[in-house]
Order: sequence, then C-alpha cells, then structure tokens
Amino acid sequence: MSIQTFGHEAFFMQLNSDIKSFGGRQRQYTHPSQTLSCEMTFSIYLPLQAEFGPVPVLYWLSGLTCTDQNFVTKAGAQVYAAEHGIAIVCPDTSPRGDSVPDDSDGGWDFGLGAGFYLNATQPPWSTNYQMYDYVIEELPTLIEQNFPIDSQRQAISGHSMGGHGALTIALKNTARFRSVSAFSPIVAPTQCPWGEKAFTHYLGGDRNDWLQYDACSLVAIATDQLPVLVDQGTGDDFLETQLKTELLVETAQAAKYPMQIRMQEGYDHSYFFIASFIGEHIAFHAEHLTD
Ligand SMILES: N[C@@H](CCC(=O)N[C@@H](CSC=O)C(=O)NCC(=O)O)C(=O)O
Repeated sequence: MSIQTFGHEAFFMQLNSDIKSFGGRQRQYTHPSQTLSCEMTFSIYLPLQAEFGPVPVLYWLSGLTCTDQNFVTKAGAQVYAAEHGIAIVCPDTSPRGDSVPDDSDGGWDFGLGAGFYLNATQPPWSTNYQMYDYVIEELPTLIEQNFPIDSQRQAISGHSMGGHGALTIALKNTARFRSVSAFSPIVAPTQCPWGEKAFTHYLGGDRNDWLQYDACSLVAIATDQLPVLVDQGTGDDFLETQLKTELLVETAQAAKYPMQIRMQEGYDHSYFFIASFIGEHIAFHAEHLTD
C-alpha cells in the first residue's frame, strides 16, 4: 500500500494486482474518492516506456454494467499501448458501495454501473454520482501524482455510455485532450430511453439542464475542434433505439465539425467489435499524442 499526500488530505492507494503484459504492467488500484464519497477502483496499463520517462495517457470510459475490468480483459488493447508507449487508465463506471443508492427497480441502465459521466444534482444521487468531476479532476490528479504520465499528452475514448462520456468530456475540455474516439457512443442521450431515464433521475426534469451532457448539443455549439474518430457497428441491436449515430453525422455536418464516423458492416455492440478496431483507435490517438 502506498501513502501519498494530496492537497491537505492524506489518502491511500491500494495496489490490488500487478501483471506483466507485453513488457509493461497491467495494474489495478483502489482508493478512497473524496469526489464520490466512496471507495473507487481503477486500472492502469503502464507500457515499458514508462520505466524510462513520462508517457502519454489514454483515458478509457466503459459502458453500462461495466467495471474497470471489462476493457482490461476483453479489448486486447495492451499490445497496441505497448507498441505506441501509451498508458491507459480505466475508471469504474459509477460510484460503488453499500451506501451508494441504486435503481430501486433493479435496472442495469441507471444507478450502479451507470453513472453516465455527469455530476448529479438531484437527491439522493448527488451525494455520490459525481462521475464528471471524478474523471476530469480527481482521477487525473491521482494518476499524475503517482505515475510517470505526461499531463500535456492526454486523449480519451470509450464505449456506448462511455462513448457518450468520452465525447462530452472532450468537447467540454478541448484544451485538456489532443484527440477523442468512441465505439458505439450514445450520441444524443437527451433523445433516447437510456439517457432520458438516467438524466431525469440524476439531473431532474428540466431538459435544458441536460444539454451540457449531450454530445450532439455540444457539437452544435463547439468553437474549438478536436480530432474525432467514431466507430459504429451496423449489426448493433442498440443502434436505432439508443445510439442514433445519424444524429451525430447530421450535427457535425451542419456545424462544419470534421469527424471520422465509420459505419462498420455487421459488427455488434460487444467487445468483439471493440477488439477488432482498438488497434486503429490507439494508432489514431498515438498520431496526435506524439510530438
Ligand atoms: N447487461 C445487459 C447488457 C448491457 C450491455 O450491453 N452493456 C455494454 C455497454 S451498453 C452501453 O453502455 C457492455 O459494455 N457490456 C459489458 C461487456 O463486457 O460486454 C445484458 O445483460 O443484456
């Protein structure tokens, strides 16, 4: 266990596992989160290059029902991160613990595992569900203070709910990230059942308050542009009802925001799709992370 000083508070970061992979280290840590008022677990892949100096970092945000482990165990990203010398940080998808409120109906699209990378304003969710601040403030600070990461070279990516998180966080923080990519993102959560359910609970009934977490709404008003890569499978069962990729295509065209949005024939919503193209996404980010 390492003990570090963070601001005026002492905090602990516990190493849960440390596994060699493609010359680097795949690690998992747990730490108390002040932002989320609970313990949080994250994973980090450190390529061999990190032993010799600071490396760029890619934040990966996973989708509904995921933990930090889905991407680590299913995407096969380590080989590409090792090749390009990029660290990958994978946070959990929501606050966790017995004291953290969950969907009382037992649904998997809201509550635990479904934090939607926003700051909840409504009780009882607002006490813990502050995933936007966790991903953009607390976690990067923790990472930069404890690992050889070059904070000037950051990128972000994600899948489904995590694709929504990656796009909205990047669009709101264009000075922080050099590039953003997404697999099967929820591009307009204000216009689909998953988003409407979650945002009603987390943010309340005023739809104007939702727009700050809607990728299409943010693209429509964007002033600064980032390199954007999106992959979407045409065989994805959620495409028409929840993901609605065509809305991002239309909005980006209307806003004159150049984006690579690729419809990938026959691929579904699973990690088999992510594993098929994660090498291209990491190469895309590497292009922008390498000075
Ligand atoms: N739990 C559901 C399926 C939920 C699901 O498909 N989750 C996706 C993300 S969906 C949008 O955010 C996912 O990444 N699942 C984890 C995985 O490892 O595939 C069910 O059981 O049907």
